[in-house]
Amino acid sequence: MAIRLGRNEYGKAEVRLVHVDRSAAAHRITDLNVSTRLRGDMVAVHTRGDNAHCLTTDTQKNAVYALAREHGVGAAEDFGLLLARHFTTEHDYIDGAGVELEQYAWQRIPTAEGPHDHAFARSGAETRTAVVTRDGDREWVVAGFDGLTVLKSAESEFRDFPKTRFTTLAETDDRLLATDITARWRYTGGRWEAGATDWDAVYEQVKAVMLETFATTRSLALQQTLYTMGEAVLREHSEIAEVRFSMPNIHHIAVDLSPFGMDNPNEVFHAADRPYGRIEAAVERDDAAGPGRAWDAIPGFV
Ligand SMILES: O=c1[nH]c(=O)c2[nH]c(=O)[nH]c2[nH]1
Repeated sequence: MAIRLGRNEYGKAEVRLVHVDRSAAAHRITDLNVSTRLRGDMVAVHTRGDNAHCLTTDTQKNAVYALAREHGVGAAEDFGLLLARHFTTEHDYIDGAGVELEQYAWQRIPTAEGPHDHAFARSGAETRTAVVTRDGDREWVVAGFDGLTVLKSAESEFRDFPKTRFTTLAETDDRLLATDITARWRYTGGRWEAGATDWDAVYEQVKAVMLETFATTRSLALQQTLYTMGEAVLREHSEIAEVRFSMPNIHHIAVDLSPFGMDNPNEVFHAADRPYGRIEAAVERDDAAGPGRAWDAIPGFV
């Protein structure tokens, strides 16, 4: 019987980096949680304890901080590309890298004189994400966000589903539709020149298209809303190959007030935290190149 090392990667998880850009009077802060994953010839490291190829996770963590000092941070996608290229080009025993970035949103504190230059409040908005994967000189970028909570109080129905002997759900042409949108979009292309893509601008545009589509689409099911949101993004952004969503259907159940002699014309709801429907799908451009390794470091999506 032969035993051998299977797939492996290693890196430093959740390096918390806060970068302050002081180049203008109004500071810019970038608050990131960065995880690295490296691949390479690691057989001897695992099987013999020979660490000659083991670029330590401590060194990886230090590189995150030092490269932030050397180059600044900018868009999460650009910083991810910088790190992935650093690890794979400066060490000949490393031939693949994945860099995951989560970005937390801060807003300038409003004051009588306008938004403050150097005081910020963490905003309750979504968490932006970017995952850069590099393999040889191929690169993939998947951007997205977690936890953008939205709700529609009208124009959501759910009807004509199968009625089995276990069905109790009533049909409705007027329900609350609420979800926490987790979205990821994969960029077409295989290598990005520095500064060629305005990642921040595309991020804001994609989010705006998703939100507007959620708001203006009469929902027949969360699945149809999800698909329409992805379709709208792909129609407006030829630089995006596919969009994946994971959306809980956060059920809002109209409370029965009849014991108190009251009606409830869809005004009073119980927001149930569990169980919840889990709706996940990818919306794809059929002529786009395959995903390659783009999704390797992104678990939890269909
Ligand atoms: O939009 C919905 N999709 C479902 O699949 C589903 N299932 C369910 O019970 N309610 C809903 N709503």
